[in-house]
Amino acid sequence: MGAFTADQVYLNYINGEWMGASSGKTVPSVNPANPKEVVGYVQASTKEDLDRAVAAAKSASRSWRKLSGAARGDLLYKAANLLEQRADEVAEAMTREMGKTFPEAKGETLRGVAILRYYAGEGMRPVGDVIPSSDSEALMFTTRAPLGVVGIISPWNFPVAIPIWKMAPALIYGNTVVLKPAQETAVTAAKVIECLAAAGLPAGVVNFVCGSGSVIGQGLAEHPDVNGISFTGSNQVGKQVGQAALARGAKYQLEMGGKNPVIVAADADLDLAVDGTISGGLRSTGQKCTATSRVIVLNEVYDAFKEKLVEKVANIQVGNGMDAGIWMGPCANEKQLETVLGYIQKGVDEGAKLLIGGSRPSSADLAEGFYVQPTVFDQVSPQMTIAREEIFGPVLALIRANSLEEAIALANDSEFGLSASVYTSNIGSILSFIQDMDAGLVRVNAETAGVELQAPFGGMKQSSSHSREQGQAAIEFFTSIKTVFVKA
Ligand SMILES: NC(=O)C1=CN([C@@H]2O[C@H](COP(=O)(O)OP(=O)(O)OC[C@H]3O[C@@H](n4cnc5c(N)ncnc54)[C@H](OP(=O)(O)O)[C@@H]3O)[C@@H](O)[C@H]2O)C=CC1
Ligand SMILES: O=C(O)CCC(=O)C(=O)O
Repeated sequence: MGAFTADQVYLNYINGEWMGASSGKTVPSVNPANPKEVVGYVQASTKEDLDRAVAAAKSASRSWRKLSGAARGDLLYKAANLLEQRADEVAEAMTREMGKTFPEAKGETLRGVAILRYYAGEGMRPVGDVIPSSDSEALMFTTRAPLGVVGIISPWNFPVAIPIWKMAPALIYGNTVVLKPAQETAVTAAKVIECLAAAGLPAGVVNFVCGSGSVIGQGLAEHPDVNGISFTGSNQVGKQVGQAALARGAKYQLEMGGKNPVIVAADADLDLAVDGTISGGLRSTGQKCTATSRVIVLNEVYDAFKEKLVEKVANIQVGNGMDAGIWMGPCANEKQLETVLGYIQKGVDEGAKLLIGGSRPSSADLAEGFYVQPTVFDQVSPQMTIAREEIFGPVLALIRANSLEEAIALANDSEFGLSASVYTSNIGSILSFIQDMDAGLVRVNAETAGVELQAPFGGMKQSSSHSREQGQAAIEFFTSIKTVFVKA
């Protein structure tokens, strides 16, 4: 542990020990800003490694669930302090591994610290209700029981925050954990696990197994000793994970895609709306499930908004996220870059008008990295592919609306329902939007991205399995209610 060193080998963490995969193989994790740079080597684990981790978690579960919430919380506070001390190093690993800028990576790491502290405190908060019994001499109340072993499958776009917002509540409510991070960002995830290990969590309480999604991810979903699965990633894989868990009666929670709209009303503060659209749509190179993707603008302000938007997008500095002054880094990997370029081509082919961007940057310095220019399309119709499918890249689609009602109808015309925002100063418009928008997160005069750790997070429609993560809502997934009836 200690300073960040490239080319280091990162091990699995199973039953309190750092160990190599039984395959003896590792895979390189490379820098999307410069794919020739290896950030570290991570384990190519097998089913045997996974079985060992699940067995360790199962065995540790018996004593971990019996610890007091306060004792479990103490360990999470320690882990938070360790992560805070290593924030620069962890953020640098994140920037090098998946490309988001260093300030964003540092912000995410500190968000991870805050999440650990929030759930550490949760160990001391009340649980359950006293319910009047029909028997006046009895005491009836509810308490909560942990699920047991929880499998966590996390994506590459928030390599610190997402594993932590799943692990911290799992642990505080008395579960043990097996984490399978995205291979893409497993070095960063290993550093988070180092902090949990150094905090003194008992052996087996947290286990970390790197490997491919089809072997380790699917293996977790199908494992008979894994009682709950929490997943964030694509809809396609999420549904497979959910089906595998359902088939064997395990609990599951899926957070998946979005096609998040922002509505710019005629009375919007246009500068605020432009800034929110850019920040929500293009930060992290558009690789957030909450990223703004469809920009629905009322006729009256369409041209003025478009002009301001394009002017600001033109000034975005694209480059290596470790360099000062860079606002947008590369796509996280080559496949993602190809996907984004493919959607841009589809947009052009289907008749949308490219206003700015649309290709890889021309600068020779950026030729090797997985860069794409921030892109804005005009004249997008609601049936075009770029208005319907999740792109997960820095692409904004401008759509015209004649009224707020039409704008909300267009915003709802999607299979997804994760996040949505409106820019307006009219209270009636605000109330209509809050009431009529089908999304798990509705935001007024604020960008679509940027969830708060103390509030429930999750989507409607195809965006999630209808459960919620984070805040107090996490207890619903990570525990079962036990109703207790006591008579002397
Ligand atoms: N909602 C969100 O926040 C995210 C959405 N996405 C969406 O998904 C698209 C593709 O990204 P991608 O990285 O391929 O997303 P995936 O859904 O493939 O990856 C998410 C996680 O699932 C794992 N996984 C992959 N296959 C399986 C499987 N068969 N069973 C269990 N787990 C599995 C991955 O492992 P590994 O990567 O190691 O193979 C990773 O840990 C993006 O373009 C974007 O649209 C992607 C990431 C996050
Ligand atoms: O907007 C955020 O802060 C969270 C986004 C998120 O959860 C995701 O992209 O997976």
